[in-house]
Amino acid sequence: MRNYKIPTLTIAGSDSSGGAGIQADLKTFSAIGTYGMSVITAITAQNTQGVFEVEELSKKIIRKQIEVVFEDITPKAVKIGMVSSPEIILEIVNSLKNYNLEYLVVDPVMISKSGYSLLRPQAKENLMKYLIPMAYIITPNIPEAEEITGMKVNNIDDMKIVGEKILELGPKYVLMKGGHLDGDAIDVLIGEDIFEIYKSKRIDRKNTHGTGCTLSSAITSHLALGYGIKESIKLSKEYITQAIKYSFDIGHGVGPVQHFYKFTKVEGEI
Ligand SMILES: Nc1ncnc2c1ncn2[C@@H]1O[C@H](COP(=O)(O)OP(=O)(O)O)[C@@H](O)[C@H]1O
Ligand SMILES: Cc1ncc(COP(=O)(O)OP(=O)(O)O)c(N)n1
Repeated sequence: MRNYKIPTLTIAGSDSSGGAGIQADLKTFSAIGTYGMSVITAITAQNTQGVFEVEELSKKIIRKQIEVVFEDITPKAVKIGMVSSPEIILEIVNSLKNYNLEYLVVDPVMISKSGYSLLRPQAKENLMKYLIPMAYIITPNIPEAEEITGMKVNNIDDMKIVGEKILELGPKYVLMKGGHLDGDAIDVLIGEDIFEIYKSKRIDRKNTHGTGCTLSSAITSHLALGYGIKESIKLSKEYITQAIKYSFDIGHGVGPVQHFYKFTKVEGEI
């Protein structure tokens, strides 16, 4: 059930082309049916063909955005995407510690599909030491999981082993995204007492800009709406699969996925 009175927050970078980052997150929140808010960490000059420039925002304005949002509208769930520097990560971690946050979804964004590095190499340590341990769930793709653990992932067995390694850093759950492997698109959810496989047919589309951002925002929305972890991943996997299926050509490169949801009742409807 959609409920636009349930607030969700994304802390991430802006994608000027609207396909990934803050823009994808807000579109997802809206389509699934929560009230979306944003804290911008960096501005990227980006389109469907690549990322051309990045300007990080100051720690001061990042901290202030978090502070005034939480003072006024407490989010039910928060998603973190692009957080490019060690200082920005620390600022966010310290700011969030002031609040009693139930659901923190961390998408450890590292490199865009076009190959641009969105995480400075020196930021990896703070990501692993401070941010990942705070997460309710972390959603690495295969290259990110390999970077975090230094281990190779070639199949589902490896996804389980590497996911368990990431779990040791302290998050409650790890969702290993398998979009970068060959064959079916298989994601694996790992927790202390959970191992679940979510499988969909690989869709042969070139327009997959923003898939990772969209999936993590969908999980954030579903958790905020009150679904349990397994159901939130199941519904979010359905959402991203549909979004890729209906992705479209716009621009000259890798186009965006499409944001819409099967009709569900809205809370408060008469
Ligand atoms: N071609 C595809 N067909 C169907 N699902 C896909 C496809 N590519 C990615 N996915 C799914 O999209 C989500 C994002 O996956 P992935 O591509 O691994 O992450 P990222 O966008 O962060 O690189 C996952 O649920 C994955 O299984
Ligand atoms: C501002 C910004 N944040 C994150 C990403 C990466 O997004 P992702 O969903 O992983 O999509 P692709 O880069 O793989 O298309 C981004 N590009 N920009």
